[in-house]
Amino acid sequence: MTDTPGENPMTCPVCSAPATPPKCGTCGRPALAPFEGTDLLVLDGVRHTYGSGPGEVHALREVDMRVRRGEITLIVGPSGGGKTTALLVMGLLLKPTAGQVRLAGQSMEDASESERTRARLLQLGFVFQQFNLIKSLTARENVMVPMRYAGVSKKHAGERASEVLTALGLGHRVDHRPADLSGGEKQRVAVARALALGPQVVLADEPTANLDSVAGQRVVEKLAELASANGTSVVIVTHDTRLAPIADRLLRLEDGALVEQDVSAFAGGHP
Ligand SMILES: Nc1ncnc2c1ncn2[C@@H]1O[C@H](COP(=O)(O)OP(=O)(O)OP(=O)(O)O)[C@@H](O)[C@H]1O
Repeated sequence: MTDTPGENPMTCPVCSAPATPPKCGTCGRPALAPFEGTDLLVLDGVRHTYGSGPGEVHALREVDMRVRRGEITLIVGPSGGGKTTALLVMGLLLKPTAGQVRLAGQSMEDASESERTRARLLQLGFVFQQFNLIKSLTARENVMVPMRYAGVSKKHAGERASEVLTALGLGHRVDHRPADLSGGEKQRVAVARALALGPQVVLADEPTANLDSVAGQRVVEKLAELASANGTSVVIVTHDTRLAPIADRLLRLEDGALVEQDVSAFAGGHP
């Protein structure tokens, strides 16, 4: 995988300045060549098998999937159906046994580990069930971590963190540490961290599992709202079919096979 320098400057997702690869001259965020296509993340014929011989498990069987720009996709299905495995493959955390993964038009097949790490940092955002915040850091500092890691200046990272936290309704909590935040607030900090660098796709693994239904609904609605305002796609793995009304697409993974379902059939929240 290589970044071909684009001729046209893109708008920096962190500080909104015009940015030309290799990086934004204003805040320091690495700038990627613009991708004009619709299918931000593509899985083609993806299979994944754990183990071998009599103990082998076919977690994904010939999965084809397209994550389109700005869409919210929900992946549901029974326990053991392959949802986490699919999310790990989409997040470039697991190389599938067979098949292709393409992120913003780039095949990941021959990408080196450092190219995958860079793509994860700049092009993908992650939200986990357990929030995964650093306890000793404030909300703002937590959101700044990936930006600082990517090379964004401290000043711009701080400003951007405050901006995203405020957009998520946490403007009055930026200096609080995780221990002083509610579960829903912690998850909104995690959402802010996932969105701060302007990823193309956010991958969320059971983001409402540790929240009550009202807090969970609010977090996911906010995530969907901010993501679609920026053309960011969101993929949510969940058991919580009450989230179906915010989704553009509902996919069901059962025994490693993916089937598209009608979102409206779940509008009432029944599995
Ligand atoms: N590291 C592993 N080694 C061996 N088998 C695994 C491993 N991880 C998952 N599996 C198996 O792969 C299949 C798919 O698991 P996966 O965790 O992707 O399902 P899931 O739909 O996310 O389940 P859940 O809803 O319970 O989290 C299951 O049969 C599981 O036991």
